[in-house]
Amino acid sequence: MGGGSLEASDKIKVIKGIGDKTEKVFHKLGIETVQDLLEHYPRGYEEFERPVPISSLTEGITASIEAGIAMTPKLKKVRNLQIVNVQVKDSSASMYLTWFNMPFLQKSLRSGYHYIFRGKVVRKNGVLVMEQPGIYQKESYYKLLRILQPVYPLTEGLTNNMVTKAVKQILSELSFAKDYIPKSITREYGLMDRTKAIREVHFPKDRDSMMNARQRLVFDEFFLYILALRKLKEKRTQQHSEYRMQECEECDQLIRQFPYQLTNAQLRVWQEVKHDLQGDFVMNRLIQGDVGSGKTVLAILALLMAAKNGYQACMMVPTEVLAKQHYKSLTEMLVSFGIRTCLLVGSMTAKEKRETYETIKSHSVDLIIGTHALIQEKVEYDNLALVITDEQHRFGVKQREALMNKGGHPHVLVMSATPIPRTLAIILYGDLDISIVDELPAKRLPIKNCVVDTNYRPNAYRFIDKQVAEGRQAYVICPMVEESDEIEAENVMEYTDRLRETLATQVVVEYLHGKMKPKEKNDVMERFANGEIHVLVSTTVVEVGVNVPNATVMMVENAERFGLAQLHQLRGRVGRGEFQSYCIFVCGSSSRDAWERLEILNKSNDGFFIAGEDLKLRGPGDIFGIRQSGEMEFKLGDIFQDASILKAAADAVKKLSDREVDKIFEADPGLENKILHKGTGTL
Ligand SMILES: Nc1ncnc2c1ncn2[C@@H]1O[C@H](COP(=O)(O)OP(=O)(O)OP(=O)(O)O)[C@@H](O)[C@H]1O
Repeated sequence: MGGGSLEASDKIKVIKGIGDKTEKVFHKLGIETVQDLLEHYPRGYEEFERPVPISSLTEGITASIEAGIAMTPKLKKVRNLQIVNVQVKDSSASMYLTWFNMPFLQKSLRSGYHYIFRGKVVRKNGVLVMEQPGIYQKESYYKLLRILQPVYPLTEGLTNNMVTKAVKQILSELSFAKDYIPKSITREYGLMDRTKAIREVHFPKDRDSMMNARQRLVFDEFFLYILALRKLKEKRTQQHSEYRMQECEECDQLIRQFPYQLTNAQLRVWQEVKHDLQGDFVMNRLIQGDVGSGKTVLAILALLMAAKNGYQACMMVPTEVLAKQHYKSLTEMLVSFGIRTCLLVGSMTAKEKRETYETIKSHSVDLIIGTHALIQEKVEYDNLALVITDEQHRFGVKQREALMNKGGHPHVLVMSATPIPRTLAIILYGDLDISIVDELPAKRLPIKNCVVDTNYRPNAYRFIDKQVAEGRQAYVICPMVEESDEIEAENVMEYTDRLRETLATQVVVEYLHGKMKPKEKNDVMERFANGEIHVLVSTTVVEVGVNVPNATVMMVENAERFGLAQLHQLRGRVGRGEFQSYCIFVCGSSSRDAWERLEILNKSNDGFFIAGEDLKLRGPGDIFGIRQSGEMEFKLGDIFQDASILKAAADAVKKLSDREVDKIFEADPGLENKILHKGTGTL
């Protein structure tokens, strides 16, 4: 590729400008080697525009200004945050610029000097400021005009410039890039050369070239994934079941005891699961169903059946909050059947864990609910017959495999709320049988939605007050902040303070964010579930699976920054009980596209419909639209938008002979492990 002094497997420390400290920051993003950095693809591109007068700036836009520093910058500390503020001026007006956690700027930005600043214009305390702008010398900025600039995913302590520089060096000095795909396939599918594609995706010549490069790399990603899936499938073709179960009277009893009638879809899927558990072969089944369609009930029935047959069974969920929630409801529901349950999560003390391991090993419990703590080496199960993974996308394939290996060949049930069309699901889930819960409980009132601008906030708050007075509860979701968890946490806390001042005095408002300790999170969530907290201000940590049927309002700030699938998941947190529920999407942007996108949610509560419409709206040109969060995270590929590439890759894999597949893995012995370990998909 270039001079050849770098190897793909080199640690990133060999790159100029990356010392111990920066290396650690890269590690936070999972980047350890030159190869990892090369695969740290831009999340989008920016085209720099000519600077505009400060007086022409409006809220929400990203723009550049050419301005002089009007005073010595000020540095202040707010909680954990170091904030640099400076006033700048051009001939039209003056404004403030703000940087977070870059204290050194206080010294380097000297009064009287001129720069070009480029960043997002936001409104803070009623005035327009630019947050976290890039700083450029005039000459170098003008050189960048109209060239597509990569925008990389970042983390605290890492700037776009640092990543850009490092990637540039790699591209000029790396000796080779591996091409896993046989020539016959690249030719047949018209794929760009891989080395060129990597170069172009980072620093594209133009838009067309970037699109072709991206297409090639997405193809690779899907291709390798499906290939690894094929290998895995070979390893566990139709296993004979070691855990054939008997009919279970208690399951019918439980169904009769539910305070509601199961829907026909639930009954049908339960029959399918039951049939598997009683059959000759090991179950490998995916249950797919929209948010709130009642999948958990099916999991509970399967767990009960396993326990009543004398086996152990476990359920692994992505967060401790969720584990606690399931543990509590399962215990309540099943105790009268003599079922013993226990919880196993990372935040338990060493002593508690030891005791729990002992109870599991001695089969003093039947059902174990937990997070990835369930697959720690020290856990020994006794006759583990069933493994349920809920919202499985947060786990890598490797972790799930580890859990399966703890029983002989336990039955596996995977739960998913992502509305993937059947044709794609068959490709992506490889050898899983698929059951679909395609019906919502009958008595549910459809959620009432509205998309509003920020001026609507006072009305929304009054509405929340009213709902709380009627005994209901509400969620308010603050926008995500990609660059820093700290700023995100800060936003949540600030918002909470404001709400406490605005809402009626008796309304209890609490917050939840990713930086809190698991115990604190659990505590807040428990108090919310018990109704002690009325309004929960949160980041998207509540997105997955949380079930508080008394909550009837979901208000999402800066809804335009989320993917539609994610908004649909968030909305799924309300409308889970008998009460009329409401979703308020607050759009902080005046762009027509943003409103149109949110209108889709306004129109429909159906996950499949939303995924389809979102796709139509984004269109093929919009290659780095807001990523669908959640299931099936690939580095570049988006299973919805790149569905045709996915199908092509599946088609290509099908054409390979076993020998050809083996050859690809033999050429790079770590490859299979790497694909599975990264867990970019699921099995
Ligand atoms: N047939 C039914 N009729 C009425 N309510 C039901 C029915 N099945 C489940 N529920 C209730 O609906 C709510 C949502 O069910 P559940 O938690 O099983 O959904 P889910 O499909 O797992 O949702 P998510 O994907 O959002 O986690 C729960 O409060 C549950 O008790």
